Amino acid sequence: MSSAHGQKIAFLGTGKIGEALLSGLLRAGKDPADVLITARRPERAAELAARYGVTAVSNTEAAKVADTLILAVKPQDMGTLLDELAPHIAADRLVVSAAAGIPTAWFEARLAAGTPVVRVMPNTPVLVDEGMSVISGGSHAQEEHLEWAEEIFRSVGKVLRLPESQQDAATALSGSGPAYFYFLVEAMTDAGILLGLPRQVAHDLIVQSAVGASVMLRDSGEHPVKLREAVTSPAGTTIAAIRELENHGVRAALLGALEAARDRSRELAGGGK
Ligand SMILES: NC(=O)C1=CN([C@@H]2O[C@H](COP(=O)(O)OP(=O)(O)OC[C@H]3O[C@@H](n4cnc5c(N)ncnc54)[C@H](OP(=O)(O)O)[C@@H]3O)[C@@H](O)[C@H]2O)C=CC1
Ligand SMILES: O=C(O)[C@@H]1CCC=N1
Repeated sequence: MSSAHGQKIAFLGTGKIGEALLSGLLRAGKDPADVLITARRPERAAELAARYGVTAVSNTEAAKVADTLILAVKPQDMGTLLDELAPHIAADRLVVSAAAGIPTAWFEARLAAGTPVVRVMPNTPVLVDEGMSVISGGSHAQEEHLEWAEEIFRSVGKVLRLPESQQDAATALSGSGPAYFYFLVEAMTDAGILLGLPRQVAHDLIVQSAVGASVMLRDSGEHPVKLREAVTSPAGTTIAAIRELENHGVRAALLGALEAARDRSRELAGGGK
């Protein structure tokens, strides 16, 4: 990747998503010498520094030195982090938040006037360069800032720019989305056990079916209904299963589940509880 908008990138908070993004950026060719990391526990930061060859620093040091700061702590920890960082971030730095729910305006109110802020919602498949990241700019983010943020996240998957008003919905769909698929795979593997298959066999059958279905969805250009109809033979097995899914309101459950995720994202707007 280029070093267009400043060289040094700092990850503040290197848990599940912070580490996934960090590893992806390095895979994409970012020089580890230009990457700084922080964590709450010094032993966590030291472990990651050793594993990836990046530099563990304090939050204050990162705020002073980095050109781009990627904030990846829990929404509930963002207030404490911003209190620590804000006095040290010059207004020409780019602040990128990966936190669910928290609007760019919340950051702008705590940072030096005019500091560009970009809100992004990635997902864990960034770990395998198949991430889906949704990006929105705050009121001081210029085109160059959005393009730089897009370049960072494009190195680990797809990127879509959306109005910030759609970020809570995107969080419910793609931010949390991988968890719904894992949940389905887990449940279907259990169904395989019920039908008498060994667990590993059930797991392998379902995982490869999920991979095949995902690639067809992505690459065929066909509507999911058409793809499902192609599997659903008259008086066959699939329609017997679909009837059960409809009887149990699975479609309605998904509508309700994603609405609940969207609402929870909204609740996290102020840092949340
Ligand atoms: N997990 C996911 O799929 C996604 C998560 N997100 C967002 O990413 C953020 C992080 O989530 P996730 O990675 O799951 O959470 P984790 O709990 O795995 O990671 C949080 C990280 O923040 C660190 N941390 C907390 N407080 C501070 C602080 N004051 N200074 C420095 N580091 C600190 C923790 O350090 P320590 O380990 O030492 O406690 C930990 O490394 C959240 O805002 C979430 O909404 C966005 C998209 C997807
Ligand atoms: O569950 C969460 O709150 C985070 C945000 C999106 C995915 N994980």
